Amino acid sequence: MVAMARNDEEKGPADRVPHLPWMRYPVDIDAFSGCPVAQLPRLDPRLAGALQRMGIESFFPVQEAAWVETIGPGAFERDVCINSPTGSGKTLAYALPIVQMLSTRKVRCLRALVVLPTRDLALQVKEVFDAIAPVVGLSVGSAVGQSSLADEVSNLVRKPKQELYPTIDEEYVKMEPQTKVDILVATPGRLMDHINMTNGFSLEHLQYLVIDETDRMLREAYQSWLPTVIQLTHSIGQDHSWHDTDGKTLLHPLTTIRRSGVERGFKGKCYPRLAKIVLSATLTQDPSKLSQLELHHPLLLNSGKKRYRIPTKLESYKLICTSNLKPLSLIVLLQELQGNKCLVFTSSVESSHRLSTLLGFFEDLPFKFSEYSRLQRESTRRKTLEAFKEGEIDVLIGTDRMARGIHIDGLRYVINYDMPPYVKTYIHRAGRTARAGESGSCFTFLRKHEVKTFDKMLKKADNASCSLHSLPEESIETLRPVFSSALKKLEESLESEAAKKSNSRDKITSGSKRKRTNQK
Ligand SMILES: Nc1ncnc2c1ncn2[C@@H]1O[C@H](COP(=O)(O)OP(=O)(O)OP(=O)(O)O)[C@@H](O)[C@H]1O
Repeated sequence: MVAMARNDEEKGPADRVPHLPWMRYPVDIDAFSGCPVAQLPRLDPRLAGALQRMGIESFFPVQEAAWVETIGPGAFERDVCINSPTGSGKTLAYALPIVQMLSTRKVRCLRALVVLPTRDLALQVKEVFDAIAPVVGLSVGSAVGQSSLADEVSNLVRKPKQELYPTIDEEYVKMEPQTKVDILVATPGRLMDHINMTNGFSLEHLQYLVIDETDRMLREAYQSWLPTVIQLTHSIGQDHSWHDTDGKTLLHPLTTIRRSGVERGFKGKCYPRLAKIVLSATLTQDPSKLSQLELHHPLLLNSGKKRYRIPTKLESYKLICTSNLKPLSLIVLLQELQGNKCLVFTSSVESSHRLSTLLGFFEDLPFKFSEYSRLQRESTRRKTLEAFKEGEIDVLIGTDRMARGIHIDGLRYVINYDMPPYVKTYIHRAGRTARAGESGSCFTFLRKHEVKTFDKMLKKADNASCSLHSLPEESIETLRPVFSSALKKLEESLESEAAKKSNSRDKITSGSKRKRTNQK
């Protein structure tokens, strides 16, 4: 009895029983061991071929679990929530069932929408769909703001037939699906642009809505994208077939042979209903947040006993040092990592800029580094990321913008230059390494007074062991003389940047004043 009470007391928020009953009885992803591609039941052979060409021989547990729960008679009756660690293969876990389900569709129209928080992430996910969807005749598009809105529009929707054949009845044209893609990968901003402005862009035939990085997406209120999408996909009372003006059915292009089961809770409502798949490595358990998703009989697929899970092959290390020696300790640590790919996370864009400017004043560093932040132009950022992927840059210095979902082959090291504020942040940052069963290490710099908080935070996750890593003091000492002159140069450089900025602001203000005076 006493032991039990102590046990309960020891439980932190990460161990608490979820409020929502459906979250208490998840499907255990760890009960699946993953299976060879050739042994996955009902997998379309064309998709098996595509997977083999991608170099995939066996499925990861989350992919097998998601397949079992979504494919087959009566499948997709429930919305699916997936909580599985970073790098465990969640993208393919939803892409494969959706592509297989849509492979029997008869007419092209937008049937699957995948929404992600950033462009880089959306393009990465599109690559996965691009590798499997075309083999079954499906077309994939993106709405991420990579190209101009006009270019995106021409890739997404056809010109209405009426422009080509003016004799066609207007009503018929209204009903005809005009979307050129079956699957769309989008960021919320561009999605809303198309919803609001693109003629012929419609979500009325949508069958699958995927929200990846769900916890982050629920914080992304951009123009109320989520309620808008949900409202536009409510299909109650709608008839999806095409009729002529006398009401005679012309075609039933939107029917699929995907399901033979009976829809629970959907008597008298339009079929097929919209199925939702939501995913994260740190899925929220907050009922008020989850209620925004309007989930239908949700089924949770969960990995691990603790709420937060760190990849099994990730090793965590902490380094204790004072603030003033942090830059030198970082240099010594990066020297130790011998030019292997590494991401360095700071707490703000200013801090990233400061750090990378400072490192620039050390000559002959044995690694190539670059800043990666929203202070830079999109094109610069894209080039930097490409160079990092190609191995032309060894170290990227940035903020949590780099922490979500991004996959970089061969990335073995992550460094938290500034301590992550939450365990979720730690998981997403560290999760850029130790992906897809590979090993990796995450180092966190801490000041003495931060150690206790950090250890407590890490205990919320399952793989909480974190050894102390110390750096050779003499290596730090040898950098000291350069450090003081580098710090001086840093201050000068930041001052001149600030002066340039204020000059150009003044020019813009006086320019617009002059314009206003001329207009008068
Ligand atoms: N069955 C598989 N066999 C081998 N590699 C795979 C398999 N499935 C996925 N991968 C690879 O594993 C890596 C991680 O996959 P993915 O990006 O889908 O992970 P994730 O769970 O979405 O991670 P995050 O939560 O960080 O977004 C990718 O490079 C992907 O190509």
